[in-house]
Amino acid sequence: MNGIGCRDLRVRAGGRELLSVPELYVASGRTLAVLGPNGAGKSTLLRALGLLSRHRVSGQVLLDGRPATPSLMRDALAAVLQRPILRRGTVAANVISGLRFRGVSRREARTRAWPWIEALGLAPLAGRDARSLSIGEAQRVSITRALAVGPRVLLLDEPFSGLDGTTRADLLADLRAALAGRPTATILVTHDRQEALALAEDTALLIDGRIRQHGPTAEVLDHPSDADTARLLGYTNLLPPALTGRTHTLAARPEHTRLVLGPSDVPDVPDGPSDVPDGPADEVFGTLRRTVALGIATRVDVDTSSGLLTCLHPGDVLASELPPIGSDVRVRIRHARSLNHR
Ligand SMILES: Nc1ncnc2c1ncn2[C@@H]1O[C@H](COP(=O)(O)OP(=O)(O)OP(=O)(O)O)[C@@H](O)[C@H]1O
Repeated sequence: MNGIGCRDLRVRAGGRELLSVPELYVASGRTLAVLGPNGAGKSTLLRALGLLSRHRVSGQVLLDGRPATPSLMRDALAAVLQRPILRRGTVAANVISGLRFRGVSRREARTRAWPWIEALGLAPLAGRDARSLSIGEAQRVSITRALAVGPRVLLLDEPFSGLDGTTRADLLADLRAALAGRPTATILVTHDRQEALALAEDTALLIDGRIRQHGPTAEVLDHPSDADTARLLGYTNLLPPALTGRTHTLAARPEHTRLVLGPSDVPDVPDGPSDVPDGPADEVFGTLRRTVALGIATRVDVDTSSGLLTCLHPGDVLASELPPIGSDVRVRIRHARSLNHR
C-alpha cells in the first residue's frame, strides 16, 4: 500500500522511552490527526516518521510499504513546523525554494509554484519580503511551499497554533481543499479536536508516548475508551458508579452537565445520542462550590462525593437564579459516554 507507516517504532532520550508505536499506517490520499496533550510525544512521533529525529530511534519506518531510507524520505517528504522558518527573499522565492532544493530549474519551479501561490491566496503578497510577514501569513507561505513540491508525505506539526480564529479557519479550509484528491499521506499533529475534524479522516489519540485509540475521526472523538482519553476529548466530568448507580463510569462534557435550577426547571431533553439510556437524564447531588460568568456561558463548579463536576450553562445565568455558594444542589447529566464498556 502507498503511504507512510511504521512498525515497532520506539524513541528513547534522557534514559527514558518517549514513544512506542507497534504499528501505524497512513495511506496516500488520507490524513491522520495525532491528538494528544502537551508532552505526549506527538512531535517525537512526527520527527521519527520523517527520519528527522535527534533521539535514539529503533524499529522501522515504511514508505510505500518498504523500509524508508533518508534519500527516499527526502524525495517524498515535506514538513511544516509550528513556527514557520522562512528564508531571506520574497514570498514567491520562498514558495519556489522547496522545488529548487529538489533540483527543479528556476523556470520550472516558478511555473509549478504559481498555481499554489494563487490557490492559497498568496498572489497579493508574492513580492513582499517574507520576513516582514505576520505569523499567519508566514505559516501560509510555509504550507504553500510544502504543497508546491507535491509531497507524497506531508507532516504538519501544529501549523495552526498561534493563529487567530479567522486566519486559522481560512487556512484550514484552504489546506483541506488543496489536499483533496491528491495522493499525499498527511499527518497533522494537533491539540485541537476541531482541526482534527476539519482535516483528518482518521485520528489517533497519543498519551504518554502510546496510541490509546485510533480510527475514523468522528468515532474516536465521540467515544473515549478510558478516563485519560475522555479528558483529552473534553469529557472532563467523570462520574463513577458510586455516584450514578450505573455499572460503568460515565464521562460527560461540561456543556452537557447542568445545574438543576429550582422547581421551574423543565426536564432536559438529552443532547443527541448518548450512552445514557432513554428516559430521565441522570442526576447527581453535590454542593455548589463557585460560579464564574464567562460571557457566553456561566461555569458552575459542584463538589460531589466523587470529586468536582463542572457545568457549563449557555449565556449569563442571573445571580438571582443561582443558589448561594455551599448550597446542596442537583446536577443533571444530559449526555454522557460510558467508559470501559467495549
Ligand atoms: N532530549 C530529551 N530528553 C528527555 N526527554 C525529552 C527530550 N526531548 C523531549 N523529551 C520529552 O519527550 C516528551 C515528548 O515530547 P514532544 O515534544 O514529542 O511532545 P508533544 O506531544 O509534541 O508536546 P507539545 O504538545 O507540548 O508540543 C516530553 O515529555 C519531553 O519533555
